[in-house]
Amino acid sequence: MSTPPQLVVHRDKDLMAQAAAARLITKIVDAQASAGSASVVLTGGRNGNGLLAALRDAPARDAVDWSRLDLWWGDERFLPAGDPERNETQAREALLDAVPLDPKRVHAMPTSNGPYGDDAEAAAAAYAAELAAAAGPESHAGVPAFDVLMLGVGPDTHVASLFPELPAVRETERTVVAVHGAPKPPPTRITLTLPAIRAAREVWLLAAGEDKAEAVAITLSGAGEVQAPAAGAYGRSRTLMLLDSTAASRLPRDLYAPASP
Ligand SMILES: O=C(O)[C@H](O)[C@@H](O)[C@H](O)[C@H](O)COP(=O)(O)O
Repeated sequence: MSTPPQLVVHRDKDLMAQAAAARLITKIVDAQASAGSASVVLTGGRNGNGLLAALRDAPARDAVDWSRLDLWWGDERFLPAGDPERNETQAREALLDAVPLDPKRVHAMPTSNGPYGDDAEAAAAAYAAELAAAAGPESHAGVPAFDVLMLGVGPDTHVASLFPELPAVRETERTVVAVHGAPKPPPTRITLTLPAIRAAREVWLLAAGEDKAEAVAITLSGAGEVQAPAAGAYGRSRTLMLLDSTAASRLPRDLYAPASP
């Protein structure tokens, strides 16, 4: 059974992104100090990319040893390499191209014009195999023991490309699946499943903006994971909801103490 998420509410989306970036720097530095490397799962979308851009501009950015960081993705829009709508493209623009990562440790999800062509199922299976090959003794569910897995929360409570009531959110065995007919364009995607997400040590849910207030309230209301996938996204040791005040505006005020006035 999951422990309830810890809520951290910041004044606005920019401060939330900056505070989350500082939190991520500390998390990575601590993991590298204790285990020699760190493993982080990125998310797409405005909040996910906003955090990466804040990390790029953070004064403490280079406290991270970028050469000892493994980056994975929680989901990807199944598009050709370099397509501006790919989460990978946007992450490279926001941060990745500005820091000295080891290219072998940047694990992008397959493109729709790569080795698997337009076969999203084959591409998903290949990413699952890559995750399994990287899993170690502390792993669960056939994926690496991610230190932090980040997820933007959609206005319909989707996370990654797990949309309410669609088949992918019901997956209990596979770690990566293809998604067709996604309500958020583009329709074809590749996504980690809830078993893979829940193998992470920490899951950080990111939500900022008025358009997320209802989704945040539903997620914390006890809704089921098929109806509200964000409710099924929790970490093995910690789950954080990193919000701005507008995204928290539908929550009872006694549920959290604002982190920044
Ligand atoms: O491929 C994607 O679109 C993202 O991975 C998706 O899960 C995103 O994180 C949410 O839709 C929130 O997006 P915003 O932060 O832009 O609202």
